[in-house]
Amino acid sequence: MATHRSYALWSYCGRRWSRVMRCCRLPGFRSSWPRGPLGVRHLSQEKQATETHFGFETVSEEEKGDKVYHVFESVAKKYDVMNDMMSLGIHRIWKDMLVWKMHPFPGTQLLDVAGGTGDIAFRFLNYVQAQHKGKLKRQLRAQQNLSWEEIARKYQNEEDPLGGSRVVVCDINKEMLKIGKQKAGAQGHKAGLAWVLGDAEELPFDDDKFDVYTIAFGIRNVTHIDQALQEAHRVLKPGGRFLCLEFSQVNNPLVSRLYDLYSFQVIPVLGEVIAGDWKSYQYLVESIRQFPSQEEFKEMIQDAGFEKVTYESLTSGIVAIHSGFKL
Ligand SMILES: COc1cc(O)cc(C/C=C(\C)CC/C=C(\C)CC/C=C(\C)CC/C=C(\C)CC/C=C(\C)CC/C=C(\C)CC/C=C(\C)CC/C=C(\C)CC/C=C(\C)CCC=C(C)C)c1O
Ligand SMILES: C[S@@+](CC[C@H](N)C(=O)[O-])C[C@H]1O[C@@H](n2cnc3c(N)ncnc32)[C@H](O)[C@@H]1O
Repeated sequence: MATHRSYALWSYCGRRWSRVMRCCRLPGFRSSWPRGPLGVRHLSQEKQATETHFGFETVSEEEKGDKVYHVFESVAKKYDVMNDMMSLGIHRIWKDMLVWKMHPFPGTQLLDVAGGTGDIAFRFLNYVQAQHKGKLKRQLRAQQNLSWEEIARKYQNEEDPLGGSRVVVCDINKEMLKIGKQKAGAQGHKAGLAWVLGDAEELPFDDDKFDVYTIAFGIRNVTHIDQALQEAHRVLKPGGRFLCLEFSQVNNPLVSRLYDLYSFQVIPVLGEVIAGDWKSYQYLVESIRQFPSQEEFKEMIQDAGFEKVTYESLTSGIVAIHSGFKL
């Protein structure tokens, strides 16, 4: 009991201290993996501050960045087909749910970090376009006695079918962005979309710039998650929303056993057969197990300064959507 209490006190002091350090933004300070159960670094871990995890491997922080870059450079061409095969299309529903949860308002400025091949950005553009079209239709229906010419003119004068909404896709990997741009061309997305090469830990954007920040299946790959969360907070406007879709902790024991079996026995095999890349898919399943639980991640988001932080577990907790606001 006494040990538990002193641990709790030590954890609390650690958390307060890291918060103070972060608020001061002292140069050189970076709280990194591995963490204790409350997302707090321990003294024994201080010595290994430059070490982190790459899946189940312990590597230096520099090595992790390079390895993650190599993984996505290697899988980029087969990324979309692999996701459909591995999840039997379920990842599409999770991504749709992220955009439905966002429920963007007309004129929303979205930053999609670790946006890769554009799945979230394209869903956002389709959503705001449909929303804007619906608004125009409702306006026309409400106006009685309009002539056919007036109705046609209204449609033709529609200069911005997105109603002012915009999305910036930011990713550290050139190959993923290249595939994304090709997909955008093929799907007819041009307006309201920008592609930026950049690191989630040091975003190349001004403070208070975006209404919404999304990150889907990206934050797990970032070396300093707390740094990425602080950057999310910085670039959001006051009132802006943070939304993260990420693998999480399965809450059903039967699903958990099947999922583990499927993850370790099937996914790397699919990776080898379809993408010729066992190792990257081994990394995927291992990195999922290293990521904090719903509650731990919620606490990390709060530590970065977000408020009203909530989460929703989907598919028995295989993934979760976390939400927070910059107030
Ligand atoms: C390198 O890093 C990455 C690379 C990427 O390409 C992507 C990402 C980021 C990730 C995404 C964008 C999402 C990708 C999706 C996944 C990783 C998959 C998530 C998994 C699921 C939605 C399915 C979860 C599965 C279960 C709960 C267990 C159900 C599974 C079974 C009944 C099969 C159990 C398997 C065995 C016992 C092994 C023997 C089976 C075989 C050899 C046959 C193979 C079977 C299949 C292909 C069936 C698979 C079945 C499903 C998917 C059914 C789904 C069912 C439910 C959700 C309940 C990235 O970071
Ligand atoms: C699994 S993909 C997710 C892509 C997309 N968001 C989706 O949902 O399909 C992970 C992406 O995170 C990117 N990534 C990894 N570390 C990053 C970092 N530090 N900054 C920005 N992007 C990063 C990778 O290049 C890759 O494109």
